[in-house]
Amino acid sequence: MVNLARDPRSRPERDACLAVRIRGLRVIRGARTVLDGFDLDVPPGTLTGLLGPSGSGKSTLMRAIVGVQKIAAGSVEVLGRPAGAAELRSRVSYVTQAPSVYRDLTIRQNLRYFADVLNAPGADVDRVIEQVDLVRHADQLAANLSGGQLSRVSLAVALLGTPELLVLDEPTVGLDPVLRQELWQLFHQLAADGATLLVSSHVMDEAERCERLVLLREGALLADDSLPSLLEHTGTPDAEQAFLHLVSKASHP
Ligand SMILES: Nc1ncnc2c1ncn2[C@@H]1O[C@H](COP(=O)(O)OP(=O)(O)OP(=O)(O)O)[C@@H](O)[C@H]1O
Repeated sequence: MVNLARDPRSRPERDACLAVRIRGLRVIRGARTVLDGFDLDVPPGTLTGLLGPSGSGKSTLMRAIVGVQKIAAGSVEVLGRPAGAAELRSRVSYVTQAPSVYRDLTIRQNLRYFADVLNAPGADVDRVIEQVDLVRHADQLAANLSGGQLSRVSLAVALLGTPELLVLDEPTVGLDPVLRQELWQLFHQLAADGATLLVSSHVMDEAERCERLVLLREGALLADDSLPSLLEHTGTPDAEQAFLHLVSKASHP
């Protein structure tokens, strides 16, 4: 993990290198202020887990980072550009919770189509099918796939063109333990190759798989730390207990 405190560069130099820099973000959805005065720095080449209960604001934060969420105040910079800037389109990938593939096409046809749209090299199609472990199903219609297989097709689409930032909203939901482990291995490999990954989950035990944790509750940042450091600070044995400890501390300061 990049230790910002020990980074010898000046703050402006560091900020210029951040994959994501958020300051004073406020997002209002419907009648509700979902995020208010939210700050976050995500160093490049890291795998950050965005964890929090359902409704805590994870998807809203991700939407703001990829530039599809109207914001009421503050700033969101991605790879040194304002979130949603046209030039970020090929550099940032976003996978939502709803698989977005054509059900009347096979996996391979879907990926060929998206590779064309994204201007990604044709050779990427076989690479990403292999990365998400769908080689055996490549010529199957998307309509006949399971939910877990469909979400892996969405992930494969996100890997086309080798994006620098991957924003993945609950990519492991509904997957069996073996597949979950394989996907987390893939996420670590992508980060080791230089990509920045933001992966959300409401399952606290997924925290163990992330090098850096951002814990959210009701739109507030509860913690931004590594798991070992979080456990040490809270004196708790696991991420779930740490989360409960922080919630109780925030409610009874
Ligand atoms: N379109 C919308 N209009 C109004 N409120 C919304 C809308 N979408 C989300 N919200 C509210 O914003 C809050 C945060 O929702 P968000 O989807 O960001 O949470 P989340 O942590 O991603 O939840 P989950 O894990 O269930 O996906 C919730 O209170 C939710 O009800």
